[in-house]
Amino acid sequence: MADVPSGWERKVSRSTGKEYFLNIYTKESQWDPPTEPAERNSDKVQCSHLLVKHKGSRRPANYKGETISRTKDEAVELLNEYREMIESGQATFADLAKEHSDCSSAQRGGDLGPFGHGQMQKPFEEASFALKVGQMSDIVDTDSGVHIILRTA
Ligand SMILES: O=C(O)CN(Cc1ccccc1)C(=O)c1nc(-c2ccccc2)[nH]c1C(=O)O
Repeated sequence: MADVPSGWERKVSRSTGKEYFLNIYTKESQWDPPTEPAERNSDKVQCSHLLVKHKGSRRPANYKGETISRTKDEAVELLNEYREMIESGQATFADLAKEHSDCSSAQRGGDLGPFGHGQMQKPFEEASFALKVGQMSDIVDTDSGVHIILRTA
């Protein structure tokens, strides 16, 4: 039988003679052998995004060096228009990201490449990992601005 993970002890019940497991830190016991803690989740996703910055963005300037003065409401309005154009098939995500995204990834059609947990701002990460491949997010709000995200892998 494999050793138990650190923090656990294997015990034998005096009344039943059955083996059980005692957690040294919590003093909780259980019949089932404890499983090793999950390795740091190495899952990755690949996404493209279309970032529309606004005057409340942490850095209200785009990769072309243009200062952003639109309001957040105007940014959300633009993103809703882009979403509709993509969902109706009038434009592709990559084309609109290339033309309208305020992120430097615009030059790659919004592609960010693969990323894992802990690499992106939390709201962006959570929305990205909740998407199935091929799905587009609702509007996601981060310190950088407002985004729509497409999971590509
Ligand atoms: O948030 C800031 O203080 C400045 N940033 C961060 C940044 C700046 C340059 C390159 C990558 C990220 C941005 O505003 C930003 N965030 C992003 C971003 C945010 C979420 C996911 C992917 C990219 N892109 C940009 C950009 O200018 O190009």
